[in-house]
Amino acid sequence: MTDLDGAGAIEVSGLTKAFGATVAVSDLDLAFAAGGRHAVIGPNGAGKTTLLNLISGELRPSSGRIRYDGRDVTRTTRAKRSRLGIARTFQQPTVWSSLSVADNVALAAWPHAGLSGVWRRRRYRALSARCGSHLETVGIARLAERPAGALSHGERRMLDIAMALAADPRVLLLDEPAAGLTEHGVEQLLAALRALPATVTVVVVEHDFAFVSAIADTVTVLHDGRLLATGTPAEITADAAVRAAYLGESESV
Ligand SMILES: Nc1ncnc2c1ncn2[C@@H]1O[C@H](COP(=O)(O)OP(=O)(O)OP(=O)(O)O)[C@@H](O)[C@H]1O
Repeated sequence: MTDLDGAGAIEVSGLTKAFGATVAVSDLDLAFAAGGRHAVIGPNGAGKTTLLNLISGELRPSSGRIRYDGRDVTRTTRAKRSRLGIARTFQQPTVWSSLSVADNVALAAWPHAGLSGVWRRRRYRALSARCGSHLETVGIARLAERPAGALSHGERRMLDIAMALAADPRVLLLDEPAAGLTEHGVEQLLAALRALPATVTVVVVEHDFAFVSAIADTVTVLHDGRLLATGTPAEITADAAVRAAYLGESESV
C-alpha cells in the first residue's frame, strides 16, 4: 500500500541546498509515498546523498520545505526526526567493532526503548527479543555473539540496517547499500529489504540499476540537483531524457 498523506510519507517542495557556489539540490519538488519502495538514482554529484542528508536532518536546506507525516520538519533537529521515525544508513557503515553484533543492535535501540520506570526488566526482555528479530530480518541472527569487528563488509552492512531498524522506523533511508557487496551479498540485501514490514517507507540511493529494478516501485532520477524524471523502473528505462542525461548508451539498461 502506498499513500501520499499516510504515516511515513515524505514530501519536499522547493528544496534547495547550496554549498558556496555549488548548488547540490536545486528547487526540488517530490514526494515519497508511505509504504513505497523508492529509489533515487543519478550520476555522481547529482545531489542524491545531499537529498538524504536534508531529509534525515544531517543538513539544513538553504531554502524550501520538508514534510513528514503531514507535518513540517524543515527545522526539526536530526535527533528529533530520528525519534519521529526517520532512520538512515550511510555509505560507510558505522558499528562498534569490539562489541557483539547483538549488543550493537541493543545500543542502537536503547534511545528508542523507553526503559525507565517500573516495567524496566520486562521492557529490557522485549527489547532483546526485538533486536533478535531485526537480526533475523537481515539474515545475520547466527552472528549475534560475534564481535562486530570480525564481520565481512557485507555482514557489516546488514548489521548497519539492523541497527537502523532498531529505531522501529517508519522511513528508512539507505545510501548505496549495495556498494562493494558480492553477488551473494546483494542477494542477501534484496532478501532483507523484501522482509521489511510493508508499512516502512524505503528510500534507496543506488547506482546499480539492476538492483534498483529488483526492489523499487518508483524511481526518481536526479541530474545536477534537479528532478529529471520519476516513474516505475520500466518507465525510467524507456525515458529518452534519462537515457541521454544519465544512462547514456549503458548496456545494463
Ligand atoms: N559538504 C559539502 N561541501 C561542499 N560541497 C558538497 C558537500 N556535499 C556535497 N557537495 C557537492 O554537492 C554536489 C552533490 O553531491 P552529492 O554527494 O549529494 O551527490 P551524489 O549524487 O550523492 O554523488 P555520488 O553518487 O558521487 O555519491 C557535488 O558537487 C558535491 O561535490
